Amino acid sequence: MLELNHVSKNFNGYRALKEASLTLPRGEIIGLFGENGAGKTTLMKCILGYLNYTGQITLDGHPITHKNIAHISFATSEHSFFPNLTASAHKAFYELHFPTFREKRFNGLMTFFELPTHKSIKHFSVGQKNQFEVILALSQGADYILMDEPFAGNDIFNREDFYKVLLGILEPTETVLLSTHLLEEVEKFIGRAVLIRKGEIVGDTTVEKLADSGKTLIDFVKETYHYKSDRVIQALSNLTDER
Ligand SMILES: Nc1ncnc2c1ncn2[C@@H]1O[C@H](COP(=O)(O)OP(=O)(O)OP(=O)(O)O)[C@@H](O)[C@H]1O
Repeated sequence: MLELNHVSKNFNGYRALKEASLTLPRGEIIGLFGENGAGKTTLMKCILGYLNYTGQITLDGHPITHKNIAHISFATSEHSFFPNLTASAHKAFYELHFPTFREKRFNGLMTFFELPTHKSIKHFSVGQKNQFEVILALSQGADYILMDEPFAGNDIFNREDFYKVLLGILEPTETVLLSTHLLEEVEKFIGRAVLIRKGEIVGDTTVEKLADSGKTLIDFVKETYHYKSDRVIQALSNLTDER
């Protein structure tokens, strides 16, 4: 169980995370949603210890240190690999450093995305680099896989097919925390939706509960965010005002 307890993060006085508390059990696929600048990346970077913060984050009751950090992996479009190395060299590096490395999964996903194994990653396209990030995060052998906008630059077929593959390969002990703006696409793949707004966790529900209440994920987000349906009309009226 990954637990965040009253986690706050300030950037030069700006509160990017405000007393965020969240429990992530094993075996869930959780969507993390929120507007631009809401704090999704910050929350993930606090979990990983890339940023300092106040509050507590624990994994199975223990603080996250070098002893247990390998249980968490991260796929980020900011990229975390060695650009000069090939995919094969990354595989060798991961095998050396992560005893839990999932070779079969790595090879299978490389084939699925049709990525070259002997080309420096720096020569991959943006979409291919993001695919490779996801492959590494899923192959590390982590229990908690954090994905931050993993498919920027990927076409719809790659995205949708990937989610189907993901559902098929995840083991009951693995948890995915997936941050994305593509709500409609992931709605059928996630089991739970967490909403963050201006650094605060403002919503947390299961897709099952949403279905029972006859709501879609978009309805839930709009309701929780108090979405102003007239903002487009307002903007157009301001922008087209001749004065
Ligand atoms: N290193 C930093 N220094 C100062 N402010 C930062 C830093 N990183 C993030 N912020 C600010 O913290 C807030 C949260 O940023 P964050 O990147 O977590 O948002 P996000 O929800 O991931 O947004 P997006 O969906 O646009 O990627 C934003 O206002 C951002 O400007």
